[in-house]
Amino acid sequence: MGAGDQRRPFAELSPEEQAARRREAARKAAATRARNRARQAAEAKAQAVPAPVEQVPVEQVPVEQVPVEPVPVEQVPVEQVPVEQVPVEQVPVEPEPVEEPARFTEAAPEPEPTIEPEPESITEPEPEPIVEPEPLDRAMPEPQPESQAQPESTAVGEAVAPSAPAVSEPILPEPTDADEPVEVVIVQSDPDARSTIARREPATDDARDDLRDDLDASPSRTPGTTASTTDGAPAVVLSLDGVTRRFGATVAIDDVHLVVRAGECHGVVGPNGAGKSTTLSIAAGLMRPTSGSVEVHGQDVRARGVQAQLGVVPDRMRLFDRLTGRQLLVHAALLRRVPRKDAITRAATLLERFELTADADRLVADYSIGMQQLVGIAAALIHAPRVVVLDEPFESIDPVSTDVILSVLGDLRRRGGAVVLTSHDMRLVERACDHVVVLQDGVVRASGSVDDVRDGLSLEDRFARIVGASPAQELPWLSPSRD
Ligand SMILES: Nc1ncnc2c1ncn2[C@@H]1O[C@H](COP(=O)(O)OP(=O)(O)OP(=O)(O)O)[C@@H](O)[C@H]1O
Repeated sequence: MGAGDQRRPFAELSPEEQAARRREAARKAAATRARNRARQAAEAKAQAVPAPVEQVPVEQVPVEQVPVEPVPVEQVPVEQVPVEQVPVEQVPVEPEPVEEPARFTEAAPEPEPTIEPEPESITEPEPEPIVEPEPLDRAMPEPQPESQAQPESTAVGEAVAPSAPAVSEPILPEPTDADEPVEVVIVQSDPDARSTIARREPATDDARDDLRDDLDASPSRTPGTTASTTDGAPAVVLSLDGVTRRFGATVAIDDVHLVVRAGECHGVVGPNGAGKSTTLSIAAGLMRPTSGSVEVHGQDVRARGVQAQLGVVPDRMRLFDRLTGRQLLVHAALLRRVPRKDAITRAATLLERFELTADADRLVADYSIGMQQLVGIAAALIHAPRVVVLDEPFESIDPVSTDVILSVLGDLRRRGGAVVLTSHDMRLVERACDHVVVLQDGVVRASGSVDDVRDGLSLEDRFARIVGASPAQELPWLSPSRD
């Protein structure tokens, strides 16, 4: 085809010429595609791209050449996993592996995850009672020596016993202190766990006597310490000297002094946010003060061995709720180095005294809130501590169980133990305590014997005057709509 043909419009060409024009165009297009393929192949070769995997015969690759180096454990960023994202089931409750399947665990089936309204949920077969010497030998972690007590960690744990493995979640947030003592593994209660009604049977006289004997035979008594000073006054068992705690710009407590002697009960009272829990957490060694000091029998509360002299029920207590009540108590006792046989006996007497015997072999997760509080208090007492620190011990407790708690604390005090507790119920403080500290905005507004502080009034009236209760403000909008 000549150049003149190229200039003529395609429509003016004869059919033969048009066919020739199409053949020529097709030839040129084929040549262009061939050039493109050649260029692409050259570029690919220049980049030296390895042969696709599927082209490599697998059997020709020696196994040892396959780069399968494991990632070193220390490179795994465990610390980046928020604790709250770790399912409870993955938390290793038992610090040491057992050689055979632990009946301890087997006998504690998982509670059903949701609330079961059916009546049979209350009468369903209870977990098999398993607290026997033999399974305990295998399943209970041996108590750790005091010398192995962990330095405090950011997870400020509920205190029942020392030297326990890492704790679940903090009761009192301690964002700045990275070494708070972790005293026991307490697994957060499942809010969906079923609660059932406690079956109450009166404690027997024998149970009361047994418990008194146990409180006398305390393993935490320090040899050589005396119950009274040379001038006849009871010995100081707990002292806070100029304790201040700040959280950033917030001064939670400011220059708090407290002296607790053997046999005394001190009630720490105050409005919400006054600093009661902060004071008790510091007194129990769960939280560092910003300044000031805390001593138990003349030793720093954080010194080696001192924690064993304390029994603590913290604010917002969390328990090993996958254990039965009996297991929980035995576990707490073993962690406090109570001999196993005594631990089992004491657990039984405490359960009876706290009227939990009928529920002793049920999971703590299935306990009502009040029952959990009771078993938590029992766990704090099982090693017969010299000082018991209880944050809101009567919260969620019915009047009958309140009497039981008061009675047990009375037994402890008569045998030289001391108690520090908080409560919003002034009448309970009057019943339980002989001394009281009134906190407001972190400052001690009044302290001394209950009689001195109330000064002829009821403690409730005196408290209201001290903290200056403001007149009730009207809320006119708070009325049901009548539209
Ligand atoms: N971890 C924390 N971080 C910041 N502020 C805190 C922390 N813990 C306590 N506070 C603050 O310290 C003050 C005292 O709190 P604390 O819990 O000791 O009071 P409380 O008397 O126990 O109150 P309540 O009766 O309501 O339990 C409050 O202002 C509180 O907001």
